[in-house]
Amino acid sequence: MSINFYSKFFPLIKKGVASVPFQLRPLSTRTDLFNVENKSEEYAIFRLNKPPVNSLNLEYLNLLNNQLDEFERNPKLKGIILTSDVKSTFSAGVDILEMYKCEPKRLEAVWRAVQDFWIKLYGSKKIYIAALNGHVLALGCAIAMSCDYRIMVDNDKTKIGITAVLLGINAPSWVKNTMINTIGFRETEKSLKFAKIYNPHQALKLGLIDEIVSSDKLLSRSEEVMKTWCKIPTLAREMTKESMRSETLGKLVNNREVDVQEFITSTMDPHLQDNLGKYLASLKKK
Ligand SMILES: CCCCCCCCCCCCC/C=C/C(=O)SCCNC(=O)CCNC(=O)[C@H](O)C(C)(C)COP(=O)(O)OP(=O)(O)OC[C@H]1O[C@@H](n2cnc3c(N)ncnc32)[C@H](O)[C@@H]1OP(=O)(O)O
Repeated sequence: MSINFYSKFFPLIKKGVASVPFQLRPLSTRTDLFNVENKSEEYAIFRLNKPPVNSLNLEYLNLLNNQLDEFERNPKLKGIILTSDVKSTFSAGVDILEMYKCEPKRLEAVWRAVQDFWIKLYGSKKIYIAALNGHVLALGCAIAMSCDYRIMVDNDKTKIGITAVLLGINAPSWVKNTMINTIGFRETEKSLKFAKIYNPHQALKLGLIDEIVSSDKLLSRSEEVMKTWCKIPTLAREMTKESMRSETLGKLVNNREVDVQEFITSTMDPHLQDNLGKYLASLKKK
């Protein structure tokens, strides 16, 4: 069995990049929009920082995709703690302005970048721990579910879930599959069909997250878990992750064009556009 999970799928994402030789990168990377802090040779903390809600537009997705590639190119790096520096939000998902009154070409590019992000994250051999400091909505929830472990702050006002159906969106099959793999079929069906949003304690009961901690312990607890997992024999851990995830991953990798077309068709639908306009207005009105 191939153990080079990421390289196996990566050429399908961006032809040729898989052949870039391994390079050791500078210890830390800081941009205005995210921050990578290498805590040791073995793990790093990756902080999203795009206020007010870490919404994902095309440029941001491209930037994050490049950073995931950067992680993959570092053979010594075993794990990444993914979190946010934005107060009370981990991520509000795709930037709705990318979907509302959009040009089909731009929408297509956004969706391809979303697919890339999920394939890179879900398909990575490395350990990803989501340290959820705040709201985790829509694609933000799909991102958290694609990590290996989720730790969330103990705050009843913090929300996690996917409410696509309220706007007339049928969540893509790879999002459904990721959720099924996290909380099981029946809970996924209820969650998506009825647009369920959970507080941390409800999410823990469901298995949507794995632990709850007070906000001052979020990073220290995430690092504690990471350090324990870094001690597990790497090859066996990677092979196990691959064997658990390859089937789900392959379903999108081999079906990207259909997924793109479905997304464009459903998003450009006038009824959905109308709903998006009203939804945006309701967010702005608050
Ligand atoms: C529209 C689709 C809905 C659901 C789709 C789910 C799909 C799930 C399947 C996954 C993949 C499929 C495609 C994915 C699509 C998406 O991810 S679409 C994004 C959907 N996201 C949301 O519905 C979250 C909306 N935001 C909120 O609920 C709240 O903002 C918050 C995150 C709980 C934070 O609340 P609060 O701290 O009170 O801040 P606000 O005042 O509400 O927001 C601050 C400003 O940010 C703007 N904003 C919020 N979310 C977005 C966003 N996703 N895109 C762009 N802009 C956003 C908000 O309008 C405020 O703007 P200003 O008033 O101008 O400051």
